[in-house]
Amino acid sequence: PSITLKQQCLKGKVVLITGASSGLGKACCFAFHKYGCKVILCSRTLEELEKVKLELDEKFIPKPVEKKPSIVFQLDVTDIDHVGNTIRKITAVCDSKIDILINNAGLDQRGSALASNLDVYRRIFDVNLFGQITVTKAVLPYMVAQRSGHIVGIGSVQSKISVPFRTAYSASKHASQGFYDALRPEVHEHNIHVTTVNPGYIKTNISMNALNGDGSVYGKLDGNQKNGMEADFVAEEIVNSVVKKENDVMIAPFLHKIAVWIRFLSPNLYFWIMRKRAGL
Ligand SMILES: NC(=O)C1=CN([C@@H]2O[C@H](COP(=O)(O)OP(=O)(O)OC[C@H]3O[C@@H](n4cnc5c(N)ncnc54)[C@H](OP(=O)(O)O)[C@@H]3O)[C@@H](O)[C@H]2O)C=CC1
Ligand SMILES: CCCCCCCCCCCCCCCC(=O)OCC(=O)COP(=O)(O)O
Repeated sequence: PSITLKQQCLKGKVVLITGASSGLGKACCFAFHKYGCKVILCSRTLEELEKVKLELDEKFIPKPVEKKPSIVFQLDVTDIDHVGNTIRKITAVCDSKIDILINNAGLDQRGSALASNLDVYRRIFDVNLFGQITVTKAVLPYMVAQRSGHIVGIGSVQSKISVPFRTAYSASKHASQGFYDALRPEVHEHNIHVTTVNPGYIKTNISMNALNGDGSVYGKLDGNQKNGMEADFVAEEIVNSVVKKENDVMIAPFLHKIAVWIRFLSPNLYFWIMRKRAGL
């Protein structure tokens, strides 16, 4: 879509972004802000969100887009009792309006199933699956009332194919894909659109924050992320997918797309490739 079309579609829209303090979420804040959206930044660390807000407020936005002030809210997506309350507070300052929800907060994993505590599985599912479900369910009634809305679920190539040493992460991403695919037709009658976005490796701190099998933080920047796509590029693709009302997009290198096809057309070949990968 052209810049003009993006400005027309997005100006004045209220966009709630989870995991807005860093990486892809932060890049999405800039991408939507640039087209005239009012951005609601959410994550657990208020201090980091305030820094992003300051950068947004200082950002030059070329005319004719009218700059909308962004707002920050502390939101732990795993704090189920708190999510509803926070969404109520957010809507109170946005005329009960949330046009676009970017369910982006996520947590990754490093480690074999054998060496991973059950608690690690719970923590990863709490963020990547139940966190996304909880926020979606809290936002949905407002979208139904306004008879419009767009929910974007940030998944991964691992929403489509599983890779070794990511049993929790791959499973959580597959599960969230299942949630959105079932939700999409349900909310269609309310004029609510659901887009699942499945990126390949992105240059962010996701590996730094990933959990080891014992629950400790991995704390290293992996090569795949170091050489991954720029977060700004992926964020712009997310904007495009919203404007084009896509159902399901994969933002990934050709090889990753081929891998998804191989998993579908010739599962045993895919499992053989993954066995080789596990041996690396
Ligand atoms: N980087 C990559 O290679 C890829 C990433 N993705 C997906 O992109 C999304 C963003 O990840 P990315 O930016 O890379 O990683 P980062 O680790 O940089 O960002 C993760 C974000 O999630 C937030 N977050 C984590 N836990 C919670 C929680 N309990 N409640 C609220 N917010 C939380 C963090 O904020 P805070 O700590 O302030 O709460 C942070 O802003 C994830 O869903 C990830 O799965 C998909 C494919 C590839
Ligand atoms: C005849 C041609 C054969 C071609 C076979 C190609 C097989 C290549 C395997 C590709 C595996 C891709 C895995 C991609 C995973 C991914 O992009 O995940 C991103 C994330 O969500 C985070 O990654 P992390 O590794 O940090 O969990």
